[in-house]
Amino acid sequence: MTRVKICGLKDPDFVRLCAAEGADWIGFVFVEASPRYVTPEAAETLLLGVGRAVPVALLADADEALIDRVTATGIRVLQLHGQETPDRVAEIAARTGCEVWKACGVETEDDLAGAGAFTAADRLLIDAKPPKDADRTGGHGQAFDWSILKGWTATKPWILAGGLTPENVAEAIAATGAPAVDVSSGVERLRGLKDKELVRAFLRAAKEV
Ligand SMILES: O=C(O)c1ccccc1N[C@@H]1O[C@H](COP(=O)(O)O)[C@@H](O)[C@H]1O
Repeated sequence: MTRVKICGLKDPDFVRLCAAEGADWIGFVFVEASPRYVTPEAAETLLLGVGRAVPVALLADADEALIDRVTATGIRVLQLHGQETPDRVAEIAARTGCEVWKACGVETEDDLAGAGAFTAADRLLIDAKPPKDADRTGGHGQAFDWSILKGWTATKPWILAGGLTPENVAEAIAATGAPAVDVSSGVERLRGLKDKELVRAFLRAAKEV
């Protein structure tokens, strides 16, 4: 069964909903430019509702102080969604002992080949590239051309992200063979605010495949 991460939770009721409806991972965004930003202090309260879901900290080019504050909340999975190099990913993995995911924005087959350099990552998150003038590296609700994944052999467990919605997630899984998917904007009606029906519909559609 496809594994699902719902990202960008800010409200305890929604954390509990995602957990109850079968989300495998629940993501908290520690990127100040994001409409889904939460402080480590707020995350400590949110973490009380995750149940069996695994919490994931989304960080982008975070410094050591932020990484240490976030890992002090008890979160042990870090999704690195900035310009981190393969060496920086290896350093964070070694220093924290956390499971580390590296997000890779892809547009071309060369981008995809570049993802192979992240040998220290435990998982690759294959996402669309952000728009050129964007103030943050993800969470824009933009999909990429899934056909570039045809014939790609992943060197790591991987997750498909970028512009997924309850309407297109089954097609995306069928087209790419993704073993796991991640969604943020696609389960929101207003930017930064999750919608209960969309969360339920996304989990149903992804888990049915
Ligand atoms: O969600 C955010 O605000 C965010 C901020 C900075 C980096 C990444 C962010 N989100 C991640 O982006 C992808 C795709 O999101 P979307 O479904 O297209 O909105 C996903 O991995 C989110 O976790």
